[in-house]
Amino acid sequence: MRKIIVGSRRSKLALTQTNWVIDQLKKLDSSFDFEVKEIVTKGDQILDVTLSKVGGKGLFVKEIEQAMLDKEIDMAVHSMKDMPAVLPEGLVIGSIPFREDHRDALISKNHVSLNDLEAGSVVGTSSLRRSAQLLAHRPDLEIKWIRGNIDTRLGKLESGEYDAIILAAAGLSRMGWAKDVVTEFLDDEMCVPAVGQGALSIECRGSDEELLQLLEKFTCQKTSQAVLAERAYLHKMEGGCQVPIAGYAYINEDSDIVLTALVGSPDGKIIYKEQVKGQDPEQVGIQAANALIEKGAKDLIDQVKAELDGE
Ligand SMILES: NCc1[nH]cc(CCC(=O)O)c1CC(=O)O
Repeated sequence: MRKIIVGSRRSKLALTQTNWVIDQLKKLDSSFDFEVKEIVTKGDQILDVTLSKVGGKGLFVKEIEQAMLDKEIDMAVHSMKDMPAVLPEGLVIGSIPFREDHRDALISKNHVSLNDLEAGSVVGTSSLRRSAQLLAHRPDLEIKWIRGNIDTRLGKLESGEYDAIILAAAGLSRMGWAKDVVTEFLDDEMCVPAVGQGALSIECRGSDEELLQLLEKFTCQKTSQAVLAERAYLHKMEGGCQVPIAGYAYINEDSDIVLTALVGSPDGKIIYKEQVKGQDPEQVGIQAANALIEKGAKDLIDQVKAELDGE
């Protein structure tokens, strides 16, 4: 029996996701054995600065991808939104399973909703995307950076440093905590999620046909189409660094991919938003990016990047 070595970050969420995927794969095909190997990534080590300053996307996956290329591990389960737009040569996304809740969630002290938060309330997030959209809606709030795993962040809210924090609903759901802690789910009108949010990416070597065959059985077609459109847009828009870019696609009743794409300034004063519909994920993604670029989104991104570099 072949044993698949699965690399995983050490965070509770990463291990929960990895073990969940392993359980599902075992149900699909009992002829494989699995072993989890924990790997510490740069993103787990550097906790005192904002993600955008330490290199943004890729931070949570790079060491894991290297281990896969070195054949120390065979497979890894990532949060799709932590995946850079381009994969290293030799590696592929072998499966995109059914997507969890794609929304962001507000978790506030005393369960006060976003609209009812008092002016000047301190909201914790480390994402420029969230700060842009939150401030566009409520310019009177104060954004304060927060880092750490989900459990660390919930702890920081508890300790009184923040009046509210924003987290991805999916992470909380997978941990089984959403019901207990979420004050309000933010709809797509209010806060467009990050590209890939709520989806998982199962990565492996492109040459591992045996494993690829198994992973294909676990793929959700609708989620794949939607995420491919989001990632085509992300790729065309930038190609790496963490900037205020949002994108969410779903499949409608006519089997069209409907992609909402947004770029904003971190202070929320400028927001460019577009919705594109179509059949081909790549085309939909590129079309959305082009529409935003025409509005001036690329210049805005370059400006934000330059400001981050200057700090
Ligand atoms: N930025 C870190 C990260 N990467 C993936 C998730 C969990 C949710 C998901 O799968 O999209 C989180 C935490 C968060 O943003 O709250």
